[in-house]
Amino acid sequence: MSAPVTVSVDCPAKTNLTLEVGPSHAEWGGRHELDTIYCAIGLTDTVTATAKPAGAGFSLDLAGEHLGDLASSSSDMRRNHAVLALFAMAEAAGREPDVALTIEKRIPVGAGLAGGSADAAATILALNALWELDWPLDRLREVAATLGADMPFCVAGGYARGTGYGEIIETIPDDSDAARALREQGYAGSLLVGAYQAQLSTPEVYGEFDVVGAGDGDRNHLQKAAVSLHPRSGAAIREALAAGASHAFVSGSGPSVVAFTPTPDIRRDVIAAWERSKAVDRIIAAEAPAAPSVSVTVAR
Ligand SMILES: C[C@@](CO)(OP(=O)(O)O)[C@H](O)COP(=O)(O)OP(=O)(O)OC[C@H]1O[C@@H](n2ccc(N)nc2=O)[C@H](O)[C@@H]1O
Ligand SMILES: Nc1ncnc2c1ncn2[C@@H]1O[C@H](COP(=O)(O)OP(=O)(O)O)[C@@H](O)[C@H]1O
Repeated sequence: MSAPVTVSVDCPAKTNLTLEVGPSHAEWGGRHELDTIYCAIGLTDTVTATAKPAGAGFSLDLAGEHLGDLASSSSDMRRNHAVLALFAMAEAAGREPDVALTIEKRIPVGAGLAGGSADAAATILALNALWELDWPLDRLREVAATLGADMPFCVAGGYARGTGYGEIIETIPDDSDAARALREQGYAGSLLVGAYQAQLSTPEVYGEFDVVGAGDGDRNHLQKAAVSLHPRSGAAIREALAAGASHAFVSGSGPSVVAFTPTPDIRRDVIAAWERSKAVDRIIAAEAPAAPSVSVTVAR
């Protein structure tokens, strides 16, 4: 088969169905100990990697209507998480990063949905195909873990347990008792994401957690901190639960809110409640769980 010249990857956003936060560790760069259930949701970014002539270097093009702070001219493309993943893969594979990357962004930026990590994971998966490395998942996760806490999860999606600082991943197979239990608890199927123009800085939310701690009964220990920094997220949770959502919570470090809507009537009622209360800026429908998908275009 002739070599691939373009590989596109649709990579889902991530939420946390539980997020227990423990003490921070200096040897982890100040990151906190976590025990979390990750869940990939069917709200995706698309990363395309195209081979460039030897020595041509890399390029990055961004598209999308909601680019957050990526849109500003000061956003340094060499710090984009997809570009960091390109350089990490090039070093690991002993290759030159002569690749054109395009990112079609749909995942809100700085939202607690791991949009940057999804783009990095998509780049790793794309290069694994473009460069015909054919590395196994564990090898790809090793590269991802050098870039960020929730990147290893994003490489495969689905449901998974994360420990360490979030980088140690124990997949929860779809046919396992644990996955069945999550589905029975209502953590599957139709959901709504309440998104905001505003972003929250992940380090700032963890810092606020060190001050305020976790809220009583909150499955996401960062929720109280995120709501204290962005109160509208708290209003969105209350409105969604009152409208019948089976679960509504801040996604990771926030500010976005995820609401599971088990019936079309409840989905309609949550949308109406969020629109009436103006508790969110934008509403995105998705399904859970989800997984990345890779498509390869070869030379004609
Ligand atoms: C909070 C979570 C929950 O899944 O995701 P988001 O909601 O941001 O998507 C993750 O822990 C975010 O992971 P990620 O965004 O990759 O964090 P990193 O880049 O590794 O670290 C950014 C900063 O967040 C803080 N951090 C991150 C992870 C962790 N376990 N403890 C921390 O205290 C640290 O201040 C760290 O310097
Ligand atoms: N490809 C990318 N997509 C989104 N954010 C990115 C990307 N590359 C770098 N970033 C930066 O990472 C920060 C966190 O983005 P994101 O991963 O979307 O949020 P979160 O960590 O809350 O899930 C933002 O400030 C953004 O500027």
